[in-house]
Amino acid sequence: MMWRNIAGFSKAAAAAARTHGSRRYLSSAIPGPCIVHKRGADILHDPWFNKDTGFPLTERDRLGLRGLLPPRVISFEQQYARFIESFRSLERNTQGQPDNVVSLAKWRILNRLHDRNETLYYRVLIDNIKDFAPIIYTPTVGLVCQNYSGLYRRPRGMYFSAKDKGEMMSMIYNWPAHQVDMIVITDGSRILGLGDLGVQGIGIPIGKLDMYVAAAGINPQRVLPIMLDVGTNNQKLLQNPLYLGLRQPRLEGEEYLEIVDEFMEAAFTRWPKAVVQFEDFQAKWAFETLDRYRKKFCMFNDDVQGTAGVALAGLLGTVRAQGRPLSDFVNQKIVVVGAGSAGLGVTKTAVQAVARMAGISFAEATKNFYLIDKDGLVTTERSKLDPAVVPFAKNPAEIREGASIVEVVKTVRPHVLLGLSGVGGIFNEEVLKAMRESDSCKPAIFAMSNPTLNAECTAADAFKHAGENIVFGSGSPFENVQLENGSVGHVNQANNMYLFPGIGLGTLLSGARIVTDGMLLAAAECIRHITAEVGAAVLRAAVTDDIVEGHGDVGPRDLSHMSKEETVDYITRNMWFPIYSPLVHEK
Ligand SMILES: NC(=O)C1=CN([C@@H]2O[C@H](COP(=O)(O)OP(=O)(O)OC[C@H]3O[C@@H](n4cnc5c(N)ncnc54)[C@H](O)[C@@H]3O)[C@@H](O)[C@H]2O)C=CC1
Ligand SMILES: CC(=O)C(=O)O
Ligand SMILES: [Mg+2]
Repeated sequence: MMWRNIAGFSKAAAAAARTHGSRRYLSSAIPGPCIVHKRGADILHDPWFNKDTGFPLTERDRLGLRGLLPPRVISFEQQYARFIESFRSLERNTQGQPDNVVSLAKWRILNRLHDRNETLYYRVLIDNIKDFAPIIYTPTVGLVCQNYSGLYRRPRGMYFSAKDKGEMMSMIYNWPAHQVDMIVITDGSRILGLGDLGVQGIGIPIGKLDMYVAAAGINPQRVLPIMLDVGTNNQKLLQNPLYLGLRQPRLEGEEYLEIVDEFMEAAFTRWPKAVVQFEDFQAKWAFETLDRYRKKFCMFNDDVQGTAGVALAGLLGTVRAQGRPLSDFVNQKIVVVGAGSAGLGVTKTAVQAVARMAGISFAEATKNFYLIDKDGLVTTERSKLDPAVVPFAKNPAEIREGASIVEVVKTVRPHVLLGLSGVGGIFNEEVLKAMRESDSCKPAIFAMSNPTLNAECTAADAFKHAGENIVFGSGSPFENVQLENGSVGHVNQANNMYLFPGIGLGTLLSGARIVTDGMLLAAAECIRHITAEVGAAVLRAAVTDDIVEGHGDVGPRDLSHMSKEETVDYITRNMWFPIYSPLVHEK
């Protein structure tokens, strides 16, 4: 399955950066210089430029560092080995301690390196992405957000609050980098499946952007995590004296939109070529802001659009795993549990794919889809039906309004049961056993909610109760399962992290004005390739949509004349790779 191999995925990208990389990042050649406007201790305290004990003696002289460091110069490789050894030693010393304690200890050691020396941090991350993604991303990032006010030591990213109304245009110039390529923004209102975490949600943009650097080779000096603090409705946080955000209920309606509008205007005024990813907004604002900005700014919503792409890739992969032709996708019966930003995004995209493949209308293509929310199966009989779910509401004559998950599964005998509800364990034993009666010889169960405790079921339970022949995918990582028949039950990670880095990279390097449906579809169709390929597919789609404006020295004409291979090469050459560059001081 295409989601599985996170290690291969990222190492391939890094290797590509080394092999095909521009002179700047070719590890075997001398790296190009990096201009720095600071000297002395200021450099040591700046993680963008700091090399710790790795500054060569000549550089120590040139930059006023002589005497500020122990005399011996330690190579990058030695620093790397030293860090990995401290990490392994922490693993040994925390053996037997509760999982949360161990996870947070691992996060702290990585975060300290991130705060001190970004080059070393990202190299360590890229080379060990399989081990470290669960720490800087889901599931540990959820725990970090829950405890953020206590864990906070140093700022990262920018905070715009409701109190900054009217000031954002000037505030945006406080960010020290001249150029920003990728922005990930949240308002903290729906962090993973953990609900409203207010300002503490900043951990999510930070983790997502780490994935951009590690997987897509975006230069870390050009990324910007943003927290839009419009208050929180989380009473526990409001009562916590250490809470770092605004202590007021969330803004609503026009007041809320005015804050987001002001931020978007400010960000695109300073960096007109940036790409903005909306992340973990509660459903109503996820849809409203997507609708409001997608034609005006270069932005996308990862939960609605990124998740849709990754789920579609998984659904098509399931058909392949069943040994059937892709065209058989149109016959798959799919039950989606969760009708929020992610569930609706996935359902809409999958229905569109069926309509396209079968040459039928969107309405006709909804026939095999069943949408369940907190009130059960959604039918036309429901009072106050949300307009966004109307196209998927079933006729209650087929199954009753509000039918439970198990009732729907027993009646429909679906090929796929997909969870995006945020509710841990709702694919219980009864539901999973009902999937044994699926009409598919190889039914699929996707427990896509995050973090781990919010997954609809565990991998072990899915194989135990639903049968050893299932296809299993989860949003957060689970270990593969040893099956009684002696084989291994493979766990596929069904997470938008396989898609958003490529969407952002391709959009950025095409200089596209907006992110079109064609670009998102192209990303979904080639997800199993490395991010550079996803980025290239997104870029080519932007060329087809005739919206490219070029990037740096590469103009729209150059982009439109590139072959597919040349595009992959262009993308690869523009991926950042962590290596110490000689620092040149300029006043
Ligand atoms: N694997 C991945 O790549 C992604 C996973 N997610 C996960 O999906 C989950 C939901 O995210 P959103 O859609 O943005 O949240 P949301 O809050 O917009 O939607 C949640 C939906 O679940 C429904 N629901 C709640 N309790 C339920 C129950 N007991 N039975 C059935 N349905 C129930 C709600 O009615 C609502 O329709 C989160 O846990 C998030 O982490 C989200 C995006 C990407
Ligand atoms: C993966 C992701 O974006 C989420 O769980 O919200
Ligand atoms: Mg998300």
